[in-house]
Amino acid sequence: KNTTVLILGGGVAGVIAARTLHEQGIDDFKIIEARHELGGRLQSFKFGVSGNEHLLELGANWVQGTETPDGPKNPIWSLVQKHGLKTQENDWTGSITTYDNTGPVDYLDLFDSSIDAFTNVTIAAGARVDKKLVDLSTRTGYSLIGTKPKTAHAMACEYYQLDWETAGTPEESSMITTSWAANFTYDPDFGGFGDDNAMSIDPRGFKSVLQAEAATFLKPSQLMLNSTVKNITYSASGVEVTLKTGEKLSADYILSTFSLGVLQNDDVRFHPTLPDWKLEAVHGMTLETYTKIFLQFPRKFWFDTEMGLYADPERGRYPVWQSLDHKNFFPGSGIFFVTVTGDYSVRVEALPDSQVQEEVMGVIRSMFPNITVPEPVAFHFPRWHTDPLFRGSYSNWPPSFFSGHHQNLRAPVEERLWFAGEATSKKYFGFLHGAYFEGQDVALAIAKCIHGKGCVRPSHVEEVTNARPYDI
Ligand SMILES: Cc1cc2nc3c(=O)[nH]c(=O)nc-3n(C[C@H](O)[C@H](O)[C@H](O)COP(=O)(O)OP(=O)(O)OC[C@H]3O[C@@H](n4cnc5c(N)ncnc54)[C@H](O)[C@@H]3O)c2cc1C
Repeated sequence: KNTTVLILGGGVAGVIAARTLHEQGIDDFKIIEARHELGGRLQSFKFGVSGNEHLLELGANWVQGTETPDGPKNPIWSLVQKHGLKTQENDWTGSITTYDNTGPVDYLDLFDSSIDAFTNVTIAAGARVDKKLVDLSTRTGYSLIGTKPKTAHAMACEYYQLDWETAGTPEESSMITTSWAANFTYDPDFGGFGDDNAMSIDPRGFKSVLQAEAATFLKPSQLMLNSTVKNITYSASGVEVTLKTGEKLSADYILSTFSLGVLQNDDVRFHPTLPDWKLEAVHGMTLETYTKIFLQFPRKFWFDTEMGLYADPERGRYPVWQSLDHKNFFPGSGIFFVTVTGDYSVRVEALPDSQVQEEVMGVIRSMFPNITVPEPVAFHFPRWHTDPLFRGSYSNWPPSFFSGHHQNLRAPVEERLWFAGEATSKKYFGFLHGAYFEGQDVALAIAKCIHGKGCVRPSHVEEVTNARPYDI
């Protein structure tokens, strides 16, 4: 065997799993990562014209929920503090200007109502959990509490509360788990960390916290960068990985931290094919896409608030704007960006940059009808959905995904092939801290196996069945 554990993927889950094995006295592992650096969906890039360049985040940007006195601390926030990352609190709800396709229009009353509506959905979801009622879509949840947005303004406000966070529509998102993901992250009354969103503005990039943490324990011989996995062979007696180069590596255990999208799209092949219970779980969860579209202008001409909300007649069309040319972020940068999600992200990824830029400029000109808007000097957006190393941005729990499915997403196969990542986190799917906790948890379970104390991660459910079967 080349090593005892092969950790596939060097994002948050992979690095924290490696650190946990090291803490458990196991140093016989290797991280295999396709990219040239550690970080995964923490990716920074230099943006802007020469002389006015800034390191921006293509992927995760915020520590969502930091800490409250005497409460639990977001473990990513602990890393940020340990490694001295520069962050800035980002005010999502108290510093926003609203627009539609006629220009600036004040619909902040609707915005405030949409915050209350989301809170009421979470309360209704909690009541369903207490009564052991089935899950519903968040759309059904909204309708049951009497919130039925009909105008472009109301839909934009709803989008900001829901889609901008889950990257999926209310129809696609589970009412119960969307609610608990928000509560367990943001609400100290439910064990959450607090309602701050600390945004990385560090010139080393957000990824630097993970790389600095890795530098505290990882030896060069434990890391293979620029190494893409193509095939995974597993059996009860061991595992083998084949890289794109043809090189083979064998081990006792594999920990796959690949994104759900990589598993769904057969970018890596398993031999034998994964069992049906695992495939149903992998394909039952959704990997959504969240796309930030960056523009730099010769000068700032837009709002002085941190955020802007644009209501287009088409829901989800270039809705959420954020100013980086703001005293709190990158003053003088001339940069602001717009975010699109879900199907709209998939759509823009299929278009040439020039067409997306033209559409975005059309929206900007309708938001600022009295200003002569100059052409941007720089324009960029990432294509997460089509990137074979990710195939999307983060997971969203659909209403058709049951707790048995989630148990199966986490469960190992043959006690040799283990899985962890943001998507396997029941409480914090989608978030950096979800990936952190899952990396830690699964590495503790693998360490117990290695130390001969039993492989204790919950086993899978062979078939996820209805409590009351359909009577047809
Ligand atoms: C645009 C965007 C915005 C986000 N915003 C936030 C935010 O503000 N706050 C927050 O908490 N979370 C945010 N997230 C989510 C967060 O980034 C993820 O939850 C987290 O980074 C996932 O970590 P992971 O270790 O599970 O997976 P990954 O980071 O995907 O790690 C898996 C690794 O596997 C590697 N890999 C894939 N295929 C192969 C292969 N065949 N061979 C070898 N290596 C391979 C990948 O390169 C990657 O490094 C955002 C994500 C995106 C994309």
